[in-house]
Amino acid sequence: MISTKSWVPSKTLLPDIVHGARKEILCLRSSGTRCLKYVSCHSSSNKSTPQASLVICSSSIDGRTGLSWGSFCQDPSFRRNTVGQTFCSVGSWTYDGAALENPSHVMEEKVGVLLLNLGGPETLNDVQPFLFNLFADPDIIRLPRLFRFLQRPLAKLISVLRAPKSKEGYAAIGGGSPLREITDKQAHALKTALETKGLSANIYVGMRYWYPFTEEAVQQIKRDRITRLVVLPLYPQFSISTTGSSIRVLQHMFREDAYLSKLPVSIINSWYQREGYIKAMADLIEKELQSFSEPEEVMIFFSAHGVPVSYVEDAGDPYRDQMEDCIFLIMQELKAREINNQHTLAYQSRVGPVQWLKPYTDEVLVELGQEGVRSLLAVPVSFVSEHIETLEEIDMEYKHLALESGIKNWGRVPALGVTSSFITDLADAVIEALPSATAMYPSTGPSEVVDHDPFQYLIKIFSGSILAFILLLSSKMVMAVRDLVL
Ligand SMILES: C=CC1=C(C)c2cc3[nH]c(cc4nc(cc5[nH]c(cc1n2)c(C)c5CCC(=O)O)C(CCC(=O)O)=C4C)c(C)c3C=C
Ligand SMILES: [Fe+2]
Repeated sequence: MISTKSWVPSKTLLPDIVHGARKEILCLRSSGTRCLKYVSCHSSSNKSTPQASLVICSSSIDGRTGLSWGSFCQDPSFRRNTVGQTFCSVGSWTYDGAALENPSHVMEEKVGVLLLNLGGPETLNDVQPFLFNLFADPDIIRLPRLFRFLQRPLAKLISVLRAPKSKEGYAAIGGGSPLREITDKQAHALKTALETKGLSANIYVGMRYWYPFTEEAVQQIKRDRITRLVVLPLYPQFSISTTGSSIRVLQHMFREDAYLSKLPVSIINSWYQREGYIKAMADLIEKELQSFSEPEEVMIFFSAHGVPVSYVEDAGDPYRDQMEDCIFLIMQELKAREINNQHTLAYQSRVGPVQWLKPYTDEVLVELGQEGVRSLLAVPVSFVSEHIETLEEIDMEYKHLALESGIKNWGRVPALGVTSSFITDLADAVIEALPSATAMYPSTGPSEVVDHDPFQYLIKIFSGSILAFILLLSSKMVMAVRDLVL
């Protein structure tokens, strides 16, 4: 809900905003009929987002009064509002003068922010069912359409076979994933950061493969009667396998539900290029470099979670491009601080028999050791929380491998977690995204979009069964499962 802090005469405010002064102006009111009150106004001081400054105001224009919500912008491509200021309004309600005397009549926005994340097993007993959920996701194991009905049996098989190895990893980091706890802390910090900026919002955490599931979060959003939602995946770069998968779940739920299909939603697909995030990453790297005796000699080693090459080359996943762009931006920021270390990017955590994005982290570490690199700073770059791949794979397996390969001095940058500059930037991202929220399915009713042709379904099952039989017999399949597990 909108918060009201103080009131100042509008005349002093309007020119400031219209001329783009980047001031933090909270609340104000006008006299007369022109603008009755501004509920909350913010002007972002972040230079990377020059067009964005959220303004929520109610104003009286030509005898009618409206509550508008949007961004003042300097970009001329945005349309002008009725009082001629550069204002991109995304929502407005009109109400009569009587309502103004009684503010309880004014419709209130109830803003929600849905944080999307992967989720992780909290105990060792959760590992196999968690893996099942992961491998049952058609965005993780991408079977041809006809074989989709095999997804769940295959997921069951792979999860059971992989569970012992995964359990070892989770046991080594204390018996479970820290992801839920860290994401809850991030949610709490984001709520506080938004409140500081004058926006009161409910924050929801929706995990893809473990509790609290995205589906539960969405049910809560419905119960809370949220009127405007920002979806913020906690993955800086977009991948079909992460953000894409979670958004697919949302699309499915929103399409089928009368309330959700009309709910104004703004999805932030990726945010790796935000100045606040890039600076926060550069801060962490700069700080960690100082722990080496010769900081300028250190190789900055970006290690990103990989995806199969086919995602990028066949399915058009922008993940690799975004990752490379992200590294470029971080290095540019470091150069601006006169930090000119060498750097490299490699991909970790590959699973299964197919080719993943190269170069592979384990292979590069060995090569660097052989080439004579003596100091190395590992930077996990695809995720903003500590998790099994940082705490076990990087801190244990890769560190061991690096030291064995001749690297003498090893360091690792912590994940961003609740670093305040990072959380503040996420809050800005949410505020900037709010005005562009639109209904996902404004005109389609739930029944119009669901494909329930029983004949087609039977044909699919029949032809799929035959092909599946052939596939299951093929030795390639057996090898694929074996490789996936080991
Ligand atoms: C940007 C981040 C991630 C991408 C891309 C990604 C793709 C991806 N992952 C798997 C398989 C597994 N991932 C597992 C854990 C895991 N994955 C990510 C992030 C990305 N995955 C995180 C943060 C975590 C850890 C969660 C936690 O518990 O802390 C696992 C389970 C662990 C294990 O057994 O190794 C698997 C399996 C695939 C196949 C894939 C792309 C297709
Ligand atoms: Fe993963």
